[in-house]
Amino acid sequence: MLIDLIKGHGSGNDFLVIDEIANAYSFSESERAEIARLLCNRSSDLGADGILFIMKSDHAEGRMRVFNADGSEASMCGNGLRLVARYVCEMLGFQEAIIETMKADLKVSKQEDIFVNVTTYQVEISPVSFHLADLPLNLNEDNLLNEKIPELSDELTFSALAVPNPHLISIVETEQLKSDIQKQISEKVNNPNELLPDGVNVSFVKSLEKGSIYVNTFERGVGFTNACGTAMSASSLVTCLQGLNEVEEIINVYNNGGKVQCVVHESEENYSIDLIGNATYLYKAEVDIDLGSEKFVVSSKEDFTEQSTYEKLQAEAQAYLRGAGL
Ligand SMILES: N[C@H](CCC[C@H](N)C(=O)O)C(=O)O
Repeated sequence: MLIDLIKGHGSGNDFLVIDEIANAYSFSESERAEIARLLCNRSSDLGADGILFIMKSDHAEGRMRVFNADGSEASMCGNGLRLVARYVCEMLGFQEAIIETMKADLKVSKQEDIFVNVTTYQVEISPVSFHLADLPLNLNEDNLLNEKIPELSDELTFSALAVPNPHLISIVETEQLKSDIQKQISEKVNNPNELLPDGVNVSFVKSLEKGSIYVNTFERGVGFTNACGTAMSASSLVTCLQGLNEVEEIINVYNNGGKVQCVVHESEENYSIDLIGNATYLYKAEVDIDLGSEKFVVSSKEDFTEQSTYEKLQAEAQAYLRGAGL
């Protein structure tokens, strides 16, 4: 089957974007997972953290379905939603839109460049739940905020929330970031286990200064990525709950792929987060896939010219992190 796609990234978290609105593709559920596993494979001619299927919605400007590199479908993807927002807004000539996702219809909008000539979008991260059943995380508690999970660590404390995909977040110090404790915990809870039977995205967060954090995430269904949008948003919220940052204020969130900004909103104990950051295109390609043989050929490929500008943002973010000892 011939598929046209765009490869892009949000803060270095890279995706293959497939437009099912303009193209008459009709993928079965199993084909969506197989396509994700095949095209996201980093040893192939493509490689990515996941696939974003852009589909018609019967009530919004577009619909996003996100599949991790292992073929598992997630309910939400913050960095990916910025790419979908850009694609749909540019297709319609709109500055803002509503995108249907698995659990919610989310507001997206074009924003002023977060860095010179870096195309920037804002996406709504919502709904937010602290109920452990919504991850699910099997503990005899209704929620977990800055508490220990002895089964995972005798030193770290964790917060658990669904935005709505599941996140386990620990605010740590530099030495814990540089150890392999995050890898050990992440692999434990993303292999068959009773604590988190559906797996979870695991983030280590370091508070750098007021309004500035660093987030490193091991993503469910992928592994360590340059950045995870929902994780950075959830982490920003946790730092507000722990008094390190303020709601309604911009939080600069640094990561291995660059930097985004988050603004946490609270109304009557309900939270949502605005995630603002780049939506950068790398190339467009046509691929000829034979799912039967699990093979594909890239029949054409054409680069965009945006990445060199994005790399200036990334260099500035990395200089800041070096100054912070990371
Ligand atoms: N791995 C995530 C989905 C992708 C989320 C991430 N790429 C983002 O930007 O939010 C999960 O299984 O919940």
